[in-house]
Amino acid sequence: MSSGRRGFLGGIGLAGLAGAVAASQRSARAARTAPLAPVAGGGIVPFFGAHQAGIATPQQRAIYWAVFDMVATTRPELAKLMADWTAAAAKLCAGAGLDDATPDPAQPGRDSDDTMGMRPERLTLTFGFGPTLFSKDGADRFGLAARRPAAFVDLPQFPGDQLVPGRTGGDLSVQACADDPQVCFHAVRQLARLADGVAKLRWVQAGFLADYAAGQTPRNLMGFKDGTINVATGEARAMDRFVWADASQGWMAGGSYQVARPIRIALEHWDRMKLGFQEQTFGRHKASGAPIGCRREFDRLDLDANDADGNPVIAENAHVRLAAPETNGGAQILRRSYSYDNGVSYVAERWPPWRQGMEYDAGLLFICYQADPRAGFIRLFEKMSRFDMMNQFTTHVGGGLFACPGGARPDRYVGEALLG
Ligand SMILES: C=CC1=C(C)c2cc3[nH]c(cc4nc(cc5[nH]c(cc1n2)c(C)c5CCC(=O)O)C(CCC(=O)O)=C4C)c(C)c3C=C
Ligand SMILES: [Fe+2]
Repeated sequence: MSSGRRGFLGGIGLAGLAGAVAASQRSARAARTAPLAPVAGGGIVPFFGAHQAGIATPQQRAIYWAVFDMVATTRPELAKLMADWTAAAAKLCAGAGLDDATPDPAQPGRDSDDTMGMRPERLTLTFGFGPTLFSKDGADRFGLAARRPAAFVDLPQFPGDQLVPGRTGGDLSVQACADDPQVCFHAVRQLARLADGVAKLRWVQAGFLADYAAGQTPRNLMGFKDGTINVATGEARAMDRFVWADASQGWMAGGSYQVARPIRIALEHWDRMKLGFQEQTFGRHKASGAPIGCRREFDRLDLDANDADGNPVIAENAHVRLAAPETNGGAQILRRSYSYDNGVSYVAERWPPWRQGMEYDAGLLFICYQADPRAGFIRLFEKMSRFDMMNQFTTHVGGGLFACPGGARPDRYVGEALLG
């Protein structure tokens, strides 16, 4: 796949820069990310490598997201945990259990065995470090404060945020993704067992992705195709520019910053909206996924198009307009989100007819990766949180920013460049 950015900055003056950025971005964006891989028949995604798996990996069907808080207080204990987790993760992703070949019947197993005989289902385990690992309440808990990269800022409070402490922040993130939900859950469960006495679970979220034929974009719970335009994971230049931290970031080189936000969607409210309004909200047609006024999903998103009355075809506050690189100085993020369903909970609506009762506690576990959150999620969401039409239906109820270091070699552990 060719890079749409080829020739970018080549022979253009400053005057042409803005236009060239827009044109370049439009064409780079045509090169969409790799489609969902076909159901892989239990395939193995290599755990070791230059980058952690689970970022550029074509999205699997299920996620079990977990955030841990450190209980132990010393750096060697933290380093040992990461070494133990790395060794376990390599086994789990290869489809092996954690039990010895000849387990001792007089002892509890090292593995809960609930995936015994199953295939690895493209399991990936991606580890991240939270800001509180570097300093918490003014304390440099693990002697890491001086090693916190400049890019690893605290996420600001955004308008509309209703972050629940029990679903926010944390010291260590684990993103477990696989084509089978039990494989994801099993992996996190084993990591939690290994962490006993050293780190404890703070919050978790299970999620799922619709199972579409290869090449098709899955739909989110609002019924829209989600993931049409994304950073092209197969393009090294695009990934280096937007997703991977570079050498200037020291121990984070080859890593990526992970933003995770559980976003509750008022599905009952959304379902009462007319189709035309839903489409205006996103700026795309529901059935085809095409930009408004176009017929095909991958038709170019023309943000300059006006209708016969001179009004923009894609509304000023449509989601895709506010999220597009053209309106964000070229910013792009790699989205890797999953729908979630936590059952129902009691809600007193803030909108007519002020219904009170049980509503779905469901939505999107929004996850994205970027080389620098200041130029990625924060840049985009500062504007979107104020103006996006979609905000009428969505509430960010938790989340965090985590620094995922680069991948490990087989003789190293994830994060060793920081902790070793
Ligand atoms: C700050 C970043 C973003 C948040 C938060 C977010 C939430 C969110 N998005 C959808 C549904 C769709 N998003 C789509 C496109 C899209 N969204 C973002 C960013 C955030 N979304 C970006 C960068 C883009 C791509 C824009 C572009 O380059 O054109 C779409 C359209 C289809 C697609 O391109 O994927 C949908 C649909 C939901 C439901 C949601 C929170 C609940
Ligand atoms: Fe979006």
